[in-house]
Amino acid sequence: MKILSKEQIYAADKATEQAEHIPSFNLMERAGGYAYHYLHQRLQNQPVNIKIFCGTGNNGGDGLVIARNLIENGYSVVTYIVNYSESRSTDFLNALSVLKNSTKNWPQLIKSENDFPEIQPEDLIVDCIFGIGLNRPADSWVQKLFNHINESRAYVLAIDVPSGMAIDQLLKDEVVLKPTVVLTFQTPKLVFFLPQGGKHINSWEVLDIGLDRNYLNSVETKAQLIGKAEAKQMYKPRSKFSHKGTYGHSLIIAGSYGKMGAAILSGKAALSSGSGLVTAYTTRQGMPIMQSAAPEIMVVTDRHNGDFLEEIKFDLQPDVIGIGPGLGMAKTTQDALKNFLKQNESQLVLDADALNMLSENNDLLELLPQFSVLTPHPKELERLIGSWSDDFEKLKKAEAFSDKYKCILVLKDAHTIVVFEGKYYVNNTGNPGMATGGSGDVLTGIITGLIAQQYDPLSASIFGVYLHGRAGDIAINHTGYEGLTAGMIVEFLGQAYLDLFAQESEKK
Ligand SMILES: NC(=O)C1=CN([C@@H]2O[C@H](COP(=O)(O)OP(=O)(O)OC[C@H]3O[C@@H](n4cnc5c(N)ncnc54)[C@H](O)[C@@H]3O)[C@@H](O)[C@H]2O)[C@@H](O)CC1
Ligand SMILES: Nc1ncnc2c1ncn2[C@@H]1O[C@H](COP(=O)(O)OP(=O)(O)O)[C@@H](O)[C@H]1O
Ligand SMILES: [K+]
Repeated sequence: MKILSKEQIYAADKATEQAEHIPSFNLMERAGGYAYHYLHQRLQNQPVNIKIFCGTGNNGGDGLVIARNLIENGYSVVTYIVNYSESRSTDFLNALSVLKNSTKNWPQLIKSENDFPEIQPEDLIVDCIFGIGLNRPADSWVQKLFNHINESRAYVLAIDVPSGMAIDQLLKDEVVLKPTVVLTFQTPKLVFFLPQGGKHINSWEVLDIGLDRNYLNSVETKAQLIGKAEAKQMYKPRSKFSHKGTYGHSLIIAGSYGKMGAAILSGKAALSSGSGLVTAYTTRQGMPIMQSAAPEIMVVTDRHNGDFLEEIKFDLQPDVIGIGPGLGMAKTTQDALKNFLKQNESQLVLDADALNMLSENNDLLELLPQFSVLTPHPKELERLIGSWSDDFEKLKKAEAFSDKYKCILVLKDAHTIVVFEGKYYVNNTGNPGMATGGSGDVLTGIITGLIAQQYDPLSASIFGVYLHGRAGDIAINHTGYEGLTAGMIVEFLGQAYLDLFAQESEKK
């Protein structure tokens, strides 16, 4: 699903008005009308007290349209206008005059703290104070209103975006009116998926307000949300007359004394993602451990006998190499990595300590083959690209890094974002149960295994992140968040594949 920027949303409005020859107020009527229907379908005329807080821009105008519809249909509504500014948008004024002409239930003005109404926990709050137009922090009395509503514990439906949250920047000392649900117009907003904005959002839904299809189909967005529909299109079906050689050979270079689990998890994940063959390259001591934990995985070891890898040399021609999990940061391993990178020609997926070693020896970055996949978690990313002032700057810096080294950056987080050639692929699977040791090692194995099967590195990264999260989502139905372990993500990978096509087969 495309994620439009603020400028693109305003352009989509304009395109719709032109294509349909309608004034902008019609679009507000439509958006507010659909939002009313959304509420009405759920409320079914229940006698709940609805308090609608409107700003003085178009988000406020939407609120006035929602209020009028609710009042006309017999709901108990109090409408407030939060007077954060003396200026009013034209369509806000249009919506106000239609409301005033059609009902005697007129809005009340809130000009300061003295005007704050009492809010009961059983009230339903509709937040239409600020939408995508917010471009600086709200006045402190308005922020106090946000907190006043937050403290009430009432159900809050935010229209378009939660008030107080800018969609293209992190505002200083941001105070956000915390929504129970965000009903967002036409396109989810990128900020919902970034840690600093997303932490305020439990749940969001897109409301299709019928913006111009031609515009929506043709606009190229920087970001897109990856869900089942997108993942399904990437899937490569298997052919009947295939054999293990058809699905590639993955080499996993991982593990050290006390960290052999990382090699096992990555190797098993590569296998379960479908790689035809998997070999692990690890320390000598790791041989019996690997062989008993995963008989399907072949093992090649360092000829030395230390706790950490001292040499990375093998007589194999893998299609792809996943390197890093559990390697440790020993000087000998750093030298081994350097020597390995100097002569390596295989496609690479780099994670964990391999990334940390690259951060400590920046010149090694120049040795990476084009389209290498790097999968840092936030700390590893910071070591690679330096710190950032907010999530938007983090993305810009990641983009510059990816451009410079022609690599694919997989920014692991609650919503992992794959960054490549100026585009952001935002994952929409996964859950907090996956915040458990080893789940990153599993992701490395999955992406490696997909590249072995001839997924191009970008598709392997996007699809792999999707499958990893989906396997975790299916697994928690059996384990709960706390009970989920990284190994179970591997066990449920097959289910994640099946789930891609589950709906079609159920319909049959
Ligand atoms: N395509 C769509 O998504 C549509 C969007 N509409 C609504 O229009 C909204 C955007 O409306 P606006 O552009 O009027 O913006 P908002 O209603 O979000 O904000 C109101 C205005 O306040 C000013 N402002 C910004 N920060 C401020 C601050 N801290 N203190 C005081 N004033 C501040 C800005 O000039 C801004 O235009 C959307 O969020 C949505 O609710 C609909 O009405 C129609 C279609
Ligand atoms: N709260 C969360 N929601 C969704 N996914 C998560 C969450 N926490 C962690 N993950 C996922 O789990 C993985 C953790 O990776 P990482 O931190 O490298 O773990 P490890 O080093 O233990 O293997 C990443 O893919 C990340 O996206
Ligand atoms: K809002």
